[in-house]
Amino acid sequence: MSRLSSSTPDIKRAQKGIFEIAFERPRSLRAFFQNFKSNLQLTWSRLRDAVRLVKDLCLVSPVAFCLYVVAVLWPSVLSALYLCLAAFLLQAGAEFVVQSQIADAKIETIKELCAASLLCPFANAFFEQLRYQCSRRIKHGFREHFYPILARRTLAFDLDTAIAPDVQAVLPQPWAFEMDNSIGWEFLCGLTCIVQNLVTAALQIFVISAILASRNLIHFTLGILGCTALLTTMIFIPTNGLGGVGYSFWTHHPSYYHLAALHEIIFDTKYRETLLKDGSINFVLHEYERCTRELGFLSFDAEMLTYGLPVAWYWQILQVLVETPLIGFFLTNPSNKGISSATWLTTGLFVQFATRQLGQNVKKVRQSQKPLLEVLALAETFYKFFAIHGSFSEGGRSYPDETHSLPSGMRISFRHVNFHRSSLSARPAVKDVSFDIAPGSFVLLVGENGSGKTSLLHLLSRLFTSSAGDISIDGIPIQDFEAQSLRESMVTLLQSEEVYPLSIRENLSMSLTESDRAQDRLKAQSFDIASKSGGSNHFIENLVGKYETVLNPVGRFNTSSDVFGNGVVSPVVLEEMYRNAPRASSIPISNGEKQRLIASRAFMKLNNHPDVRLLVVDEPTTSLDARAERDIFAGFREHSSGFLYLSNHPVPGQVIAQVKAIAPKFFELPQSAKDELDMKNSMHFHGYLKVSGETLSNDASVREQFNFGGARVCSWKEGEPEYLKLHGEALWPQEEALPGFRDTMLTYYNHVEDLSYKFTRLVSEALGLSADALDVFFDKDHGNLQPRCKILRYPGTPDGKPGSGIAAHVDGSFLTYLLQATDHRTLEVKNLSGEWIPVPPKENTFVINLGKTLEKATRRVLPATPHRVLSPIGEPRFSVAFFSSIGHEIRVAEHNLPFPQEVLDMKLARDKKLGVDSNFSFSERDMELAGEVVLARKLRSHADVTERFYPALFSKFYPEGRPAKPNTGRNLLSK
Ligand SMILES: Nc1ncnc2c1ncn2[C@@H]1O[C@H](COP(=O)(O)OP(=O)(O)OP(=O)(O)O)[C@@H](O)[C@H]1O
Ligand SMILES: O=C(O)CCC(=O)C(=O)O
Ligand SMILES: [Fe+2]
Repeated sequence: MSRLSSSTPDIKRAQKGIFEIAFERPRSLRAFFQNFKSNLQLTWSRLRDAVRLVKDLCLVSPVAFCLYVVAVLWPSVLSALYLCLAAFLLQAGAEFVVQSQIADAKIETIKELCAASLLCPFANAFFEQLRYQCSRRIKHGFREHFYPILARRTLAFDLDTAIAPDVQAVLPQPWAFEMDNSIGWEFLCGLTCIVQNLVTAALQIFVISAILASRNLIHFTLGILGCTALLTTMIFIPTNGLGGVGYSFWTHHPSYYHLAALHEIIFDTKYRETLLKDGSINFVLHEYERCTRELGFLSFDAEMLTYGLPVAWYWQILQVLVETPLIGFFLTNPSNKGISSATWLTTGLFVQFATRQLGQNVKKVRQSQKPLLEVLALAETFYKFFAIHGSFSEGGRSYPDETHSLPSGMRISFRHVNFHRSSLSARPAVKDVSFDIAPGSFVLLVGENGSGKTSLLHLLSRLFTSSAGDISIDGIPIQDFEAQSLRESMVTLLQSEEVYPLSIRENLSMSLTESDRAQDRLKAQSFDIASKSGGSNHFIENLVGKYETVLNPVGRFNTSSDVFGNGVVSPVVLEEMYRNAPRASSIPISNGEKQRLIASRAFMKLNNHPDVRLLVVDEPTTSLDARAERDIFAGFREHSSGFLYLSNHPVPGQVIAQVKAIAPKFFELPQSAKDELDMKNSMHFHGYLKVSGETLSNDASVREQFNFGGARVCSWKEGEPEYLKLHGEALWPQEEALPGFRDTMLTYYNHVEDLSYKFTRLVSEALGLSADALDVFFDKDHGNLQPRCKILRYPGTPDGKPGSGIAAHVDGSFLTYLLQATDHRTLEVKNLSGEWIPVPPKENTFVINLGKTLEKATRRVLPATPHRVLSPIGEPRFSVAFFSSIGHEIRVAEHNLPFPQEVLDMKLARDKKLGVDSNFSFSERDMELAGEVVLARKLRSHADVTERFYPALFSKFYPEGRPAKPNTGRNLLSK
């Protein structure tokens, strides 16, 4: 006893085919009965779902189901008939031995029985075929009916729900695609197997009992009791977990692999995030249903029946055929005469034979892989799945909202958003986050690893739901929208993105809607364009199958190995299987190639889905080489409006804070102090300009400004070109009047100037050029440049009506780095579709505008960004603008940058879309030295400066003398 209750389990090992299996046996009688009792209770509680599943399976194909039952029961009936035959033959044998003859009638019967048993193999073959065909019909019907429902339901869960452990436990597993492993089918097989064995046993018991009863009542009673006891124990006996193979098959049907892949995509959680957020769901569901239908009635290329068929009873015919002559020989032994002893003998032999038959059946029940309880549990699990309800709530509003949404993009607002990823982590992934994103803006999220950037994007695409706070889109709470329609309007590139085990063509196009995919333009060309933009074109071109190449294909044999029945797949069979149906080999794909494909997929949607209103990019280039990264960003750039926010730059936040604090103070100086610094006193066009000091031809600009530059020495000498006078020291207020002002502004200027050179290199790379390609526009040490900076003050309008701070214009600069020093939201830029988009200020972030000089330098690959400022209501607005420029000795038209073809193609495509003439022609001015051009513009703008410092040029620029009004000559293109 003590040995039994020791903690060492009673392990038995067995060699089955190529596997060695260990299993545990029940340890004590008490445990056995306890087990028995709880098993009974469990069985009862699981019966309801089992009945329901049987009903459902039956309804799927009623005729096939009934025939299936008949076919399954045939072996049971036959085995009972066979027992009758054995008994009859034995008795006839005994009669012959005793009376040396058999009655004629009996001989006739024996003849008929022999003839009938000759037909048995045919009947068996027939019923086996019937069972098999019916099972295929039921499987097919079941697959068609339930799998799309399962798929639909599975994909309806948000990630929150789908990753909950209790939900995970009942979600269909990807491997359940093989029909013999699918929950519903597994249940039916298990149940059939058990029922078949039970019916066989019951019939056998009945026949044995009936035969014995016809001879002796005591035998009958004993027989009934014994058999019933045998039967009862064998149902609930814990099984040893050893089982075997019914049969195995494989198929080469192409749809089968396709369906298997789709199945994997739906039920393997690793694809879930990508699937949900990019709208591929519709494609997958649609294809899944189409394929299930198309695959229809599977015709297997080959089928292999291995030994140990689920119903192995007819193997025993052979045994009996051998045994019967032996029995006859035994009975003809001359020492055994006398009818009664012969009867006893035949009865004894029959009992021996019958119990062996019964025993074998019991063994089969015991050896079934799944005992009744487990089989019933399958049904329970099946319906549990249908009862899952996610915590996900979505509204019925479809995006875009007719009255609130703008074509330029989503307006996103986060207010005190908190998000706890899991109860396990104490720290929230997102904590009290508030921000706004204006429609049409380009935003970089910058933060430390783990600070919650990705989590924010997850919330935005409704993969998760925030724990607290409000997220709204276009002023409407995000949860009021239908998640799917919201996601369709977004292109999100997350770090965790997956490629699907489908063809590259499908991978690229599946996030499009059906109508997008139906477009004519979605032919070869759009795939080429997208793959080029994402940088995957070279990789795809090198593949033999090109776009039809299947990535990491899912290959499966549909095997029913080790499920039910007895026996195992022999190694020979396995070898044969693999030889005939080699698994499609996967193409090796590097992380970088994967990311390029993912980026190409995003471009596919950007280019072909008409209404993308949000593009979210979460470090899409982590595994990419520099070239690919540059290509991809260049591509995204095409979809932006030409200006961008730059944050996480090297200009220290502290310097920016000091500038914001001190810059407005300049305008608080007494007017007399400011007038002393008036620009008319500066040969270099530095200094102060008062409100309305500049007038535009079409609109008034209402702002005060202070212009300055870096500490440059004027090296101009008599006889040298006049533009050299542009260089030179700025006018600064007295240090005592505004302590620290000059130093602060110069420090800032130097930082931004530094940044401008670094950023220019990035721009160069983004254009597909080498980092130093734009250097041809600058002299080596940048000594011949004169970047300019200005502090701007826009007075608030007292009457509360927004006037115009500065009318629509493009900057003449190369690039403008704009710091918005107050919270006003009055700066607007025009995007490529001609809409004015507000560019609200952001902490430590520059707004970058592309200037006219850059436009010329790139021959309008990068067009200048039109922008304007509305006058603020109330408090004055301050900003600091830094204009980078090119070397004074450069002639902009002289340089033709070697753009890669992709970039030129993109420009062409854009021009075509906007209906712009793609030919770029330079003006005469562009052939001149940049210094001359800049100077001419300045002279034209400032008559007073011209008159005083450039007298030789005055008559050329002002043939009619000084204009009456101060004219700063601002026009749309000047800076
Ligand atoms: N699936 C997850 N389950 C639980 N916690 C998570 C999960 N994903 C992220 N977190 C946690 O949430 C926090 C925010 O992670 P998130 O991925 O949003 O940050 P991130 O700013 O995007 O980081 P990175 O720069 O590394 O991409 C981290 O503390 C992280 O550990
Ligand atoms: O003040 C601003 O925000 C913009 C200024 C501007 O566009 C300019 O001066 O060219
Ligand atoms: Fe400007």
